[in-house]
Amino acid sequence: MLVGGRGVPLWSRCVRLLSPHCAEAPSSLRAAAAVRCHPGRTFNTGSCRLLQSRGPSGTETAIGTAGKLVRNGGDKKAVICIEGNIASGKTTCLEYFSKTSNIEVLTEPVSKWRNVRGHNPLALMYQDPKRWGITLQTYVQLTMLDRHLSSVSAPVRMMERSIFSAKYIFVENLFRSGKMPEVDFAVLSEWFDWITTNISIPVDLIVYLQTSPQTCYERLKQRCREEEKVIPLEYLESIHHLYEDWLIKQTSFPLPAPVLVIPADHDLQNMLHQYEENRDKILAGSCLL
Ligand SMILES: Nc1ncnc2c1ncn2[C@@H]1O[C@H](COP(=O)(O)OP(=O)(O)O)[C@@H](O)[C@H]1O
Ligand SMILES: Cc1cn([C@H]2C[C@H](O)[C@@H](COP(=O)(O)O)O2)c(=O)[nH]c1=O
Repeated sequence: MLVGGRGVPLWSRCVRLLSPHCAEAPSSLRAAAAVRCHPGRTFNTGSCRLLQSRGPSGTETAIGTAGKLVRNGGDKKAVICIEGNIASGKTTCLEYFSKTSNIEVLTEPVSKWRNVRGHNPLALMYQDPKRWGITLQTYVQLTMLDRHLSSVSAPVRMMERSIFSAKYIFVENLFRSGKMPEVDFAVLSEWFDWITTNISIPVDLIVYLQTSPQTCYERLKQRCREEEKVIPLEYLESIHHLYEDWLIKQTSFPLPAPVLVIPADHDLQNMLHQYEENRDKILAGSCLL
């Protein structure tokens, strides 16, 4: 199916690009400005460095003109987030692109979510989401923020998911399904709002690996991650609908970047072929609009 956003070229039979509903597309490569979908959050990152510091994971930050914390040098790099349901093939896609020079690949910090100082918040969340959902999601939010702010070593960064999908998909799913108390949701939302208001998190392109929940269910079982053995098909269906509302229908939450949709139900060989066919479009992410 070919669907294009406003004035957006349609490139191929199987891939489509959707524009975010906000008027301006962020492009940390094209200009030294990080423009956000949220009203009143536009600022220039290129003109002023008032304060600099180095944090964990080699994070180098500065305060921009609008008083927002920005990653140093981040305005010159392209950031592409690979989004999709659990076991949709994101890691496999990133592995493929990791063989390309000039691309830095950041996979999700799942190993941290499975082991923080000897504890496994991912397993705890699946065992008892009402009790441990906030624990996992607080840690996911922190580790995702750390990923976004870490120093970029190549002109293009490809990363698995984002702080946005952690909130708009997973926190939202826990809350809507009645598995997260309202107070936990409120606290997480306050944290998320504070972070996105005060810290620049530029994303230039979202690549959405669009799968059916059934495909993910089969791949999930094949992958056989211990913590995920309890996941029913219905859970993947809920995640799928949240992704579709956010990235396809664009009716739920703001988009931080344009969306390139790649149908991803195909076998591995076919998917690798699609990635190769669309390599230039993906890597030209920030120059597309
Ligand atoms: N196109 C595909 N066809 C069949 N199996 C796949 C395909 N892509 C990935 N897989 C397998 O499905 C499982 C989940 O893939 P993975 O890349 O880890 O997904 P994600 O990172 O989105 O959770 C893995 O076992 C992987 O080898
Ligand atoms: C971002 C995020 C992830 N999770 C869970 C969902 C899965 O069990 C793993 C991630 O695995 P995937 O193969 O990369 O999809 O973590 C979560 O519970 N909450 C989150 O915010």
